[in-house]
Amino acid sequence: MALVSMKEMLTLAKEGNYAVGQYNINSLQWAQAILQAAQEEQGPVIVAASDRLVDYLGGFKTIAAMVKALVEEMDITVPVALHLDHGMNVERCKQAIDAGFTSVMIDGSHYSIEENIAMTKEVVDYAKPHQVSVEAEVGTVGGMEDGLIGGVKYADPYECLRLVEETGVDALAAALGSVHGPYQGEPQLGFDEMKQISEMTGIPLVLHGGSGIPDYQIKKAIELGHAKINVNTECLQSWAKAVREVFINDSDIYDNRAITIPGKEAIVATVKEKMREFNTSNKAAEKSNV
Ligand SMILES: O=C(O)C[C@@H](O)[C@H](O)C(=O)COP(=O)(O)O
Ligand SMILES: [Zn+2]
Repeated sequence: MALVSMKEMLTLAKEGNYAVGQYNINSLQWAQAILQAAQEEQGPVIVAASDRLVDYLGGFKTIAAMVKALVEEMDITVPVALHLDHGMNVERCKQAIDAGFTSVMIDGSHYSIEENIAMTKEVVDYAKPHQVSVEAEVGTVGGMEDGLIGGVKYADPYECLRLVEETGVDALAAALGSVHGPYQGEPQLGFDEMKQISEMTGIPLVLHGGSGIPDYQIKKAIELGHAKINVNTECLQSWAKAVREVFINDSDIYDNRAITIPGKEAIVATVKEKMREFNTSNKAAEKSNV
């Protein structure tokens, strides 16, 4: 199946009260593991490359060619979107689109709302004729973002509404207390603001920092309009745990394949677990009426 944008999958998820997971790739193996998990669970999936890792992963064209080829070689039949995560500027988003990404996030959250809207609008205007979906961000997710460590800044509901109305984005990451990386204590998500922003904008919301959030909070976030949940840290942690065990069990091991395959299997298991938690399993065949 050809790569698709996130638009239809997020519309269906919002209507059906579930969320599609975005899983970040950190190497070829991540892409293989995420696609395998999605196919086995029969759920739609968003495979993402974080802009901060694009050069490390070989550049936009390499990533797009790799994911497209894997979808074909692995006989993947579930809907797959290839998404640029935390796109740093308009030019990077255009490069991703030109290379074959089917979805981009323009992260203008560190700029004024006027600049954020202007950047987002420019990306939407470029993306729409290519049938590429666009995600934007308002407020600040805590922890590591765009390579910088920062605190949480709650999204302002009226700024969210302005951005959605003035740009025509497909999905909105409204930062409401979530954090990239491991949480210190129980996450404190702003559910009242979430309800308000979801009702005011009507757009599918995106939860960044989706690792380590208790199940009851995930369910509530989905009920309150989240149709996309981003997960990276939990996959990294399960990969690292599996690979660490390999070294502990055999300190003389040197074969790359033997070392890394347990890591890949751990990612498959984590993604499948998340798909069940987000209720994405067995949703691959759903079609929108619009
Ligand atoms: O690490 C990245 O660059 C990607 C993340 O920012 C991703 O967008 C995300 O929100 C995942 O959060 P995590 O599960 O807390 O790593
Ligand atoms: Zn993020």
